[in-house]
Amino acid sequence: MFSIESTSMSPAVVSFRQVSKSYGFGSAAVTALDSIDIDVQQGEFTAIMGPSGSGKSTFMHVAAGLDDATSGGVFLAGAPLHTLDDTARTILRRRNVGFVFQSFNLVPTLSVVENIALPFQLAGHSITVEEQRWIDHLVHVLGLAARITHRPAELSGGQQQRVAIARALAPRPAIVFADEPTGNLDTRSSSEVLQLMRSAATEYGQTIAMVSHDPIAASYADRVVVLADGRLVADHGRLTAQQISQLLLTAEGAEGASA
Ligand SMILES: Nc1ncnc2c1ncn2[C@@H]1O[C@H](COP(=O)(O)OP(=O)(O)OP(=O)(O)O)[C@@H](O)[C@H]1O
Repeated sequence: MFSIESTSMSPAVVSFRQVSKSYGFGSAAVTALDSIDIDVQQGEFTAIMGPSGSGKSTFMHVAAGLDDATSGGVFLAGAPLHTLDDTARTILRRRNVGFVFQSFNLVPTLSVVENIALPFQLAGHSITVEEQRWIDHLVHVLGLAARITHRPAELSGGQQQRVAIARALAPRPAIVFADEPTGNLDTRSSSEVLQLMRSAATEYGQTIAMVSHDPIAASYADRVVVLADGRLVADHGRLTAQQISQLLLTAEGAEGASA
C-alpha cells in the first residue's frame, strides 16, 4: 500500500504518487495515466514525450491542477492537490504555475507589456518595484524592448511566443508548463525559444515541464521522460536528438506490443 504523504527529502515542485487517471466508465473507460510515480525537482527542465494518445496532455493537466486524478497523490509546490477543491486549486495554480501554449494565447487587444502584466492583474496584485525590475529585465533579455506597445497581431510568431514566455516567467512561478511551445514556429524561432527556456532553467532556476513531439526540442531539456499507454516507460538525463528519436521508436514499439 502506498502512502500519499509527500515523502521526498528535497522539496520537489511536482510529485506524483501512484497517479492514475481514467476517462469514461465501464467498457468505454480509457486509462490515460496508469500508476505514475515521478518527482520534478526545482530548476529542472523536463521534456515529456510519447506517442499520440500516450497521456502527455493529461499528465500536464493533472500536474497543473487543471484536471483531477482518479486515484493517487498529486503534489504541486508541496500542496496536496488531490485534497483541494476547485477554488483552492485555482488559487494555488495562479500563485505557482505559468503556461506557454503552442498557439501563444496572448490577449489580442492588449499590448505586449499589458499581456506580460496580466498574471498580476488576474491575481489582483499590484506590481512592486522589484517585480517591475524583473519584468523590465525579461523584456530586455527576450528582445522585446522595442515592441512593448505593440499588439500581438503586429508581431511575428517567434516574438509572440517570447511574449508568452515573458508572461509565464514574470510572476516567478514554481513551474512553467509548456505545451508544444515550438509547434507553430519555424526552425530559427524554435531554437531561439528553446534557448530562452534553457537559459531560464540554468540562469534563474526556473522549473519547466515541456510537452513535445520534437526530439530536437527535447534535446534542450535536462531530463527526458517518455509515456506510452499512460505509463512512464523511460526517464533519462540529457540526451541528443538522435538518442531521443531512438527512445521514441522503442516507446512506440512498446505501445504497439501492448495494444
Ligand atoms: N476528455 C477526454 N475524454 C475521454 N478520453 C480522453 C479525454 N482526454 C484524453 N482522453 C484519452 O486519454 C488518452 C490520453 O490522451 P492525451 O490527450 O493525454 O494524450 P497525448 O499524449 O497528449 O496525445 P497527443 O500527443 O495526441 O496530444 C487518449 O486515449 C485520449 O483519447
